[in-house]
Amino acid sequence: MKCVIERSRLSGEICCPASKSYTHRAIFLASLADGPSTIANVLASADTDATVAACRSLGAEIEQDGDVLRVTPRGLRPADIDAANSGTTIRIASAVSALAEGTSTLTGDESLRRRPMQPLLDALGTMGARCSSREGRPPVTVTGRIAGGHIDIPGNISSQFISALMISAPMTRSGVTISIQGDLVSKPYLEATISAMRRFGVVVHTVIPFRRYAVAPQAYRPASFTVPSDSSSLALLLAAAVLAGEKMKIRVAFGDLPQGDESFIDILEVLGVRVDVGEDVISVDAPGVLAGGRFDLGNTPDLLPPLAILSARCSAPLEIVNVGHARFKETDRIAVLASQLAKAGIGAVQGQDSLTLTPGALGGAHLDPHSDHRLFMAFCILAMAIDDCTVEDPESVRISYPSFIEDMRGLGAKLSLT
Ligand SMILES: O=C(O)C1=C[C@@H](OP(=O)(O)O)[C@@H](O)[C@H](O)C1
Ligand SMILES: C=C(OP(=O)(O)O)C(=O)O
Repeated sequence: MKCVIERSRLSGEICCPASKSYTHRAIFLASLADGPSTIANVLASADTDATVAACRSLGAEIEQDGDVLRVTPRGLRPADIDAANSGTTIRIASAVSALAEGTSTLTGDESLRRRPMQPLLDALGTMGARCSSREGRPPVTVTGRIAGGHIDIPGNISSQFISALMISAPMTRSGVTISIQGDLVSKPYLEATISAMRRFGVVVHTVIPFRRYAVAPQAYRPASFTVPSDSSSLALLLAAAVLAGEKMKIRVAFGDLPQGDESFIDILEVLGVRVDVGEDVISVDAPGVLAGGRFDLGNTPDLLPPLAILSARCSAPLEIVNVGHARFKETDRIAVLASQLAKAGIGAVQGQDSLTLTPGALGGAHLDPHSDHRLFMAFCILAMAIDDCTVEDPESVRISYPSFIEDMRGLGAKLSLT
């Protein structure tokens, strides 16, 4: 199936989806607590479904009532887990399964089976687990249980390895100290993990920020947790408002949990967009032509798709740097963006960890996101500003934003599926 998109003007109000990252964290942490927890405003998506299934397999009882989950831990056990397309799920589930006596197997779909796991498995091995993989990638096996101790782990591939180790750390007999080698990518996600752990009663000692942490043995306490809006999905909606919006308002509920992708607002302002941030609603006033510039996405790799498509409206090149870890997502996002945006008339030059986009004569194109949900949504939004485009893989929105197509149509987007 593919999506046919015509030039569109979007107006009206839209509600930003709930955070996928915080939904994952809350379900795993609640599954480790010493009593029942309630999680409200959960994101319902294929990725978060994978986490619910994983935690049920690992021993938690999870009941759903609309967008509220009630999670009751029933004792950790080894499990056979299929994390489908979700990197966050397989990384955190691998570390949690290492807390159980016995062997768990963890796999995923074709995309997930290409994604790196070895640094996490090596760290679990240092703490007493026996792990195996297929050339450092899923399917993996993890035989617990880990006792804790000191681990060294590289920070240049994924912050999810460190988040996973941190989440399992307080449940070990001796606790864990983590030493991160080199510069950590995607730092805000580690802050999200530490904040979520605090909500479930566990304190992480930051020895040196983003370099060294200590987690003493502790018990997770039951919590009543409300998931905030998703700042990565917000970035896509803001890009839509800039490229195709007329009078578009985005309703949000962020609360006080940290999310790095909120920095997309700062990026838009550097590009010349005025962003009005109210208590619970955001709108933009965008000029017809944006400035260009150089943007470091080392902390916020999921901003690559929404930022890249703004190049269509820039008067000067858009240079995106320090984003090599975007090559390890559902797809190699640097390579796919370079090849597909070029079809639409945007000059694209990729470096190992960078992408430079130069606006050109835009034209309709057939765009292939290679089943990457963030790329599909970004290409659809770009297409609303170009006209006469088709985009493959509309079903990929199920991963993080299942109602995306309906929501866009509700704002006036001319999208049809064939
Ligand atoms: O911890 C998380 O929730 C995530 C961390 C990031 O991955 P990396 O840390 O691998 O960059 C991000 O790309 C992903 O969408 C979600
Ligand atoms: C890469 C992403 O998530 P994950 O790593 O959980 O697959 C994403 O949502 O863009």
